[in-house]
Amino acid sequence: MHILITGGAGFIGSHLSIRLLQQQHHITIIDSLHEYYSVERKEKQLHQIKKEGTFTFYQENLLDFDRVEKIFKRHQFDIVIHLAAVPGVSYSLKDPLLYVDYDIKATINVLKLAGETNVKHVIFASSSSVYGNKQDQSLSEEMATGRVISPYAASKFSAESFCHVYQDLYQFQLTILRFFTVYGSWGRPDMAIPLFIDRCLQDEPITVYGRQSSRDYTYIDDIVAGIASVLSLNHQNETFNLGSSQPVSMDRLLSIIRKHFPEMKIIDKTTRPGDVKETWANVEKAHKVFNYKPTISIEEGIERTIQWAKQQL
Ligand SMILES: Nc1nc2c(ncn2[C@@H]2O[C@H](COP(=O)(O)OP(=O)(O)O[C@H]3O[C@H](CO)[C@@H](O)[C@H](O)[C@@H]3O)[C@@H](O)[C@H]2O)c(=O)[nH]1
Repeated sequence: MHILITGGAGFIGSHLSIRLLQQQHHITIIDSLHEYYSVERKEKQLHQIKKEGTFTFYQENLLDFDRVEKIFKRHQFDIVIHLAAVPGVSYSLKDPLLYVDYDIKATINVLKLAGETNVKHVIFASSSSVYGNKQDQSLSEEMATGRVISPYAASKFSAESFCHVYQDLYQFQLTILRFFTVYGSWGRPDMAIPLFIDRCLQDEPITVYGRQSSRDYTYIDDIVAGIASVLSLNHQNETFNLGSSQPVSMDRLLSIIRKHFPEMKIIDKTTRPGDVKETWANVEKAHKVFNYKPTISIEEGIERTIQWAKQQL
């Protein structure tokens, strides 16, 4: 079984690639090494993957249909895990068209090529942001309506719709996974947890945009376990939340980090446009269908992430 991972040099992609190589899977990675965040970081991640085994790597932009088509035709992948995207919520308000390109158009190219080359199973990485601004309730899969509040979320919701279009056209198996604020070692440097830890290690104050937010922070190992589980599923078209189902308020997150950095200084700012107030994953469906069970508490996950960050200094 040959698996293509798009965005394999990114945060989730590199962890997933390592896990799949450890499980003796045959993988190919396509990643443009986009400069949304440090290219050097992505090269380091590729280096980590190389330590686990052999794989083929293409530095290609998924928007370049002709070049990517050659790769699909050369390899005849069985499964495509499409993780590649421009990911930041807040930045999407500054440059929405970037997200139309990298999160919608690039996805259409992948779906079309998957269909044309008889890929059996497409797994698409979506986001909890597709639920928009909903409060005081756990979010189950059927609750996404398209009423979202950032161009990033609109792009992910639209990309999900294109997944359904191409699933219907080509009848490949489709799994849509909605990730909830993933963190851990090699975490994306624009996200809150890695940013806060990095600032604390540099002895600098952290800037907090909005104290009222709450997130279903999910440790990377739980997400990777969830993705690995869906490889062997046998349905036609399903969507699953992958989260921890344990929402954590910003104040609680800060107090957990403060235990490790008692000197932490905070600069409070107002909430940024585009950021939803809260996320809370209902993971019953994933639990029922593939026994998904998140195992890492926020305290444990933060501890591990800080250990990793210290080793990088
Ligand atoms: N990034 C960031 N977030 C901050 C900051 N201060 C406060 N926050 C708050 O910290 C929380 C977590 O922010 P992020 O780590 O950026 O994650 P996110 O907004 O939940 O978005 C991430 O998760 C989505 C899936 O649920 C992903 O789809 C998306 O790509 C993104 O990585 C949010 O409530 C955000 O408003 C800051 O300085 N930087």
